[in-house]
Amino acid sequence: MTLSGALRALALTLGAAVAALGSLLYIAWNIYFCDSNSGTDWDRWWEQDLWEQAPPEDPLDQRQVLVLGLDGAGKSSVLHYICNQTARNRFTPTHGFNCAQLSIEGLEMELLEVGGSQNLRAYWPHYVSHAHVLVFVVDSVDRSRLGTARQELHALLPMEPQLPLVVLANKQDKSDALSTAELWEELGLHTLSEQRELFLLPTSATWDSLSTANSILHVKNLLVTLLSQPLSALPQQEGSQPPPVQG
Ligand SMILES: Nc1nc2c(ncn2[C@@H]2O[C@H](COP(=O)(O)OP(=O)(O)OP(=O)(O)O)[C@@H](O)[C@H]2O)c(=O)[nH]1
Ligand SMILES: [Mg+2]
Repeated sequence: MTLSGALRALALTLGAAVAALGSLLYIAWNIYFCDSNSGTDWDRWWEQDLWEQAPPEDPLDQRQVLVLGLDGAGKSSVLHYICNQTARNRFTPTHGFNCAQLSIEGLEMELLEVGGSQNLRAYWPHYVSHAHVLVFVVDSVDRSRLGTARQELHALLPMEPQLPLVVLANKQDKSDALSTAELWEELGLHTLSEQRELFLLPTSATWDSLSTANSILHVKNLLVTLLSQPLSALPQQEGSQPPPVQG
């Protein structure tokens, strides 16, 4: 090999090493900040929250809200609305998870969405045992997949019999949306144990819904009420970390 050939090979190797290191640092940064990997810009308000408040004195005191539901149900939209009090028109599907931190009335709340596409649903059970409240978002218009939503929900619930459940009948702004009474039946919520705190709320993650009965802000208030209970009254959750999600 000539000297120039050797130098070119060395430069290529160095370039590849720098690129690999850059990727590793990016992944580590995302994991450290519990950042969204769906391409949303939530990291901004994550940082805002960090700047605005002192870190929690006891991280174990943090409450986790797990947000699940089939793909397209509106999980990212609902989370965005809860955290920003505004709607956004478009979201790309969540290929892994979205995570947001909120501090309300001294309560440190982590909201975690795990994507709802079929390949990601296998990860859901790993997250249930870490949650203090489960929010299950349903597309009230998607009649053909209500059976699947019901099946997925009922598969999760026996794992945590005490876990409070908040079901969101989302997309109520659409004219052909099923009512909460219809969804109560369709989702088999009447069959659930009375031991569990259970709520079914009509929601719409749209601009126009802010001051209506379907406002996501009712969800936020309910979460604060549920999570304000002392930790001893909430389900005792495991301490170890669930496995990372791969889209
Ligand atoms: N009309 C209407 N559209 C909504 C509502 N909520 C969400 N959408 C739309 O539904 C689509 C899917 O919303 P997402 O929030 O990405 O759904 P998701 O549950 O996070 O989906 P995955 O991340 O793929 O699991 C988007 O185009 C949203 O704009 C709602 O309340 N009303
Ligand atoms: Mg999403």
